[in-house]
Amino acid sequence: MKMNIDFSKIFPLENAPLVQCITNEITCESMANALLYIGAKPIMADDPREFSQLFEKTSALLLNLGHLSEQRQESLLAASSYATRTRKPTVVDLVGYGVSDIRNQIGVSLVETHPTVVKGNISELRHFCGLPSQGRGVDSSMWDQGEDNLNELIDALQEIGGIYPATTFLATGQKDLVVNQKQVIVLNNGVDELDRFTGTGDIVGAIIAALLGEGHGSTEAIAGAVSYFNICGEKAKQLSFGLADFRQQTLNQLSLQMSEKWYEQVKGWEK
Ligand SMILES: Nc1ncnc2c1ncn2[C@@H]1O[C@H](COP(=O)(O)OP(=O)(O)OP(=O)(O)O)[C@@H](O)[C@H]1O
Ligand SMILES: Cc1ncsc1CCO
Ligand SMILES: [Mg+2]
Repeated sequence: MKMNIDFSKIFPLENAPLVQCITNEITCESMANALLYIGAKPIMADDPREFSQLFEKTSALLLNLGHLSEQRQESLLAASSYATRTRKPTVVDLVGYGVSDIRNQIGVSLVETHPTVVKGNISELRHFCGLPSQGRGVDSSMWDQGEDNLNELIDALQEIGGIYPATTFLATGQKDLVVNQKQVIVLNNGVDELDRFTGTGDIVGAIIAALLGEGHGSTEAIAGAVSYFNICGEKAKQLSFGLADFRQQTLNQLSLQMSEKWYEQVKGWEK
């Protein structure tokens, strides 16, 4: 079935949403710049002493589990409880879910606050659903992405969606799955190289938060962010030579594709 989303209305952003990111230092700078390139405003603030004042100003929150420490744990949990109290649109990125018990516990605590979006790559979300997963570290495995595995994950996410009716789940990979209680969407843009520079999933999480902050609903924000980012990757592949160049071109396209008819290249369907 055709997706009922008007992708042409997503860019340009009109409100320059301010997105608070509590994230990892590996990809933090790429994420902040990606937000600026799409017309949003980043603030990478993780000191809980600021939260009461900061939450009055922000449009959305991104919580990324990528690089844990005791201090980051405290920031993530404090921010998620502020988000509940202030009804802030929130994206939780379960980076590395399955690596360790402590990471899993923190991930579950964040999901239990019923954030707007919970995302991860397909292997991370298979772990989260209690399915066998071949993911290694923060990277997913193609072994988890066969047709049967994807259908198994969709079923598991729909079941978990019953416990978290306010949350939409996104599992990224060659195909991306968007699942909540009412809808299942499969997205099919992108190129293999997007799995070969670090932070692509992290950036997609931040763009989703920006689109939520702009006022889009969760499936629209997710499908818009994933499709736009992946179409930037498709264009980058045509223009680049080598992975470092591909990375630069993908980021560059974030500010450029919105002036083109990128939305005519969206591939995906509602199940
Ligand atoms: N093989 C692929 N073909 C097409 N698109 C892909 C492929 N791999 C990843 N992508 C796209 O790249 C983006 C990031 O997905 P990925 O699953 O690699 O995230 P991730 O593992 O969380 O990344 P990171 O942890 O490095 O931030 C998504 O938009 C996804 O659709
Ligand atoms: C490589 C890496 N390690 C922890 S977070 C991160 C960036 C991808 O999320
Ligand atoms: Mg990730």
